[in-house]
Amino acid sequence: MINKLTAKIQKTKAPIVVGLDPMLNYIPKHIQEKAFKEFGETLEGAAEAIWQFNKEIVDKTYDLIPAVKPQIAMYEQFGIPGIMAFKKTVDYCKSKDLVVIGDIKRGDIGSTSAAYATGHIGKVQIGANKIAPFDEDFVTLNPYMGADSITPFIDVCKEEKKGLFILVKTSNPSSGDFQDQMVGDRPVYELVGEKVAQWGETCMGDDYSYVGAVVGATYPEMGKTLRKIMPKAYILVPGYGAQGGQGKDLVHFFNEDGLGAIVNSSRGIIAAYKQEKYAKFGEENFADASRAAAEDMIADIAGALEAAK
Ligand SMILES: O=C(O)c1cc(=O)[nH]c(=O)n1[C@@H]1O[C@H](COP(=O)(O)O)[C@@H](O)[C@H]1O
Repeated sequence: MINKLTAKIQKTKAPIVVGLDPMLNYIPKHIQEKAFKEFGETLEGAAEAIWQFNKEIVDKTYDLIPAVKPQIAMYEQFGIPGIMAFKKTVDYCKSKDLVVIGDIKRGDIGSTSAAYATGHIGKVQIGANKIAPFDEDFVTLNPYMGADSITPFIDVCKEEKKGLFILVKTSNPSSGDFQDQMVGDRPVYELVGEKVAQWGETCMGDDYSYVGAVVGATYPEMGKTLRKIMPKAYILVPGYGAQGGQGKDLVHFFNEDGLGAIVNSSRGIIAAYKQEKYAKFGEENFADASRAAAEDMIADIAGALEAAK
């Protein structure tokens, strides 16, 4: 999968991920009304609305982008129908040949992590059948329970050629509470970055590892250090747009080959029609606004990389 991700980034010249993180208040009225008319103001109605919303955004952007990242919490908030909308979204994006990063941020004791890995990137044996339950291409993991919470996922990655993005330095304001604590003369996030690099060596694609990292766009200096610590890890960089990250902050997340980082924007793209800059599209044409926002993001990052040469 890492080879597919790299190839798609090279083909689209767009190192970006569209975060499919639907909240009801982003969904245009006409979509909500139609879904509620059919299914009522119920979990089913909300799930139908988020599915229709996602589908239109994917239809209007899939040719521009290599990957999407549905965040599972946004679906879980609508219970079982929400989870079904998550799976429908994963399958639809894969049918459009997009790489799907399931943002699930899991990690638990070994036996439980093994079950999470089976469910999300592996196959479960049921009698004579082997079935891939969610079948995302990559998942995000929280490594702060230690190595035995991660290795079951690595085992499944090796078997299935799927990939991981492991939280190293997160984009949120409180990420320093624990991640920046010093152990001797090193911050914890650097130690986690070293571990990601080691895990990655056991699981290499052509140029990059199946084991990637998450480092927030909001911490560019730390991104620069971590880039050097994990030269073969793809870095998923959230925090662009709604959290304040800009193209110029991202330059050092990339390697000299122009690869190695993929930048996520969720609200900045899916709810673009609500921004003044894209208001001209109107609520009805929300997905055209998303396409314009994706194009602008691609140009912003390309411009920053060019200026840094
Ligand atoms: O793993 C992530 O994707 C993630 C890590 C991190 O450090 N910060 C972060 O914002 N994210 C996710 O990235 C997305 C950011 O959304 P926007 O701020 O709307 O672009 C959300 O799905 C977050 O859960």
